[in-house]
Amino acid sequence: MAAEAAAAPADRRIPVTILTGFLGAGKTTLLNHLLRLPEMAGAAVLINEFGEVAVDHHLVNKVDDTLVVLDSGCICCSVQGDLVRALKDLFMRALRKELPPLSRILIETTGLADPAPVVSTLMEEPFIAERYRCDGVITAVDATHGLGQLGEHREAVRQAAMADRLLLTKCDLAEAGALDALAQKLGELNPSAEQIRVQGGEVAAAAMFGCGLYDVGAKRAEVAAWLGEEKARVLEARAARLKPPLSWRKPGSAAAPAPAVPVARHDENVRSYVFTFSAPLSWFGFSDALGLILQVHGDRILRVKGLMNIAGDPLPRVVQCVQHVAYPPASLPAWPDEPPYDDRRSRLVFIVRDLPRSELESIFFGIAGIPVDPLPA
Ligand SMILES: Nc1nc2c(ncn2[C@@H]2O[C@H](COP(=O)(O)OP(=O)(O)OP(=O)(O)O)[C@@H](O)[C@H]2O)c(=O)[nH]1
Repeated sequence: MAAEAAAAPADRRIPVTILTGFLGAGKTTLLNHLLRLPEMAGAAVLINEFGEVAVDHHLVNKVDDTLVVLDSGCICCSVQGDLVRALKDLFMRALRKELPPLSRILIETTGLADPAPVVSTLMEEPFIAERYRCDGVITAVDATHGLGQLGEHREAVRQAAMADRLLLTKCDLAEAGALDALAQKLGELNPSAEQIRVQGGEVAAAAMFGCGLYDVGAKRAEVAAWLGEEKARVLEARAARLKPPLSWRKPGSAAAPAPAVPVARHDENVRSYVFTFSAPLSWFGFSDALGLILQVHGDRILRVKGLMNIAGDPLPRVVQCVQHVAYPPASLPAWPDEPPYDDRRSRLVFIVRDLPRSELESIFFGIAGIPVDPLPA
């Protein structure tokens, strides 16, 4: 038999890379670097964020129909709706030639996402599994905050344990000892994942792509258990979809199954607040207030990001913080012309744990005298 006839047929399904990692670990920074690489030509990018107002897609250097924002909540909770719909839609649009052929898909999850339902959906949902294949879970771990996050957040542990590759980000900011301690912890959680040290998001395409089919056997036993639970949920959701409505059923036939109980995937003490400011802000007044907030409440702040309208500056200023650290601000080239940002009001998203909104308000307004817009009724 000719060698080519004996070879396994090539897998023509579209590869999907899941880029995950805890809040602020540097996923968008990695994505922006990747978007400059030739290997990303023809790729669609799906972005998902935790918080009521999406910021990330304005920070990504890609503006076309193949950048999709998944905005029905955290991807691991809405996977059966949002993700499945988006992947079907992309496939059908490419088939109708409304989009160029899809070379690959890259999904940036929220920082609180559990990758298990995403992997499981790619492997078990028939329409998706026939057309797409999981080409790897790549987990960004912040070299400066990662060790603490792994100690405190089960989402961070799952993200690390499920990874095919671990990208240790922000290596420019971390001390050698801290990096080694993090590498050791990650080695215990996930001995088979290659660890790659990164700074400024500069990662080679080879580090991101070509992981091959998801290999549960190479991971710790819990990973198989998590995927098993998710598979059961995918099957249950599919059965519920296929079950005829009550009005179609014969009298006396079995009752419809109870609707699936939503899975509590997130720490219920983690909250997201959006602060909106109508008046342009003094940069010094605002950054002093934010600095005080980080100093006083940094241990309960997981992430802050926003686009700010600064008095005298025509461009939106991007503010980014992780726990008590504020990163250097940057500016976008223009205000987005789509809602909600087309009103050019400043919006700042906080993701916090065990921190009431009133504590933040009392610093912005009570101490710094910065008027915060009232919450919509
Ligand atoms: N110095 C330094 N800063 C970095 C590096 N990677 C990311 N940052 C900064 O860290 C902050 C958060 O980075 P993002 O890329 O937005 O993180 P993310 O994981 O996408 O954040 P979420 O989507 O909110 O979870 C930004 O201000 C980045 O500029 C790095 O390697 N070095």
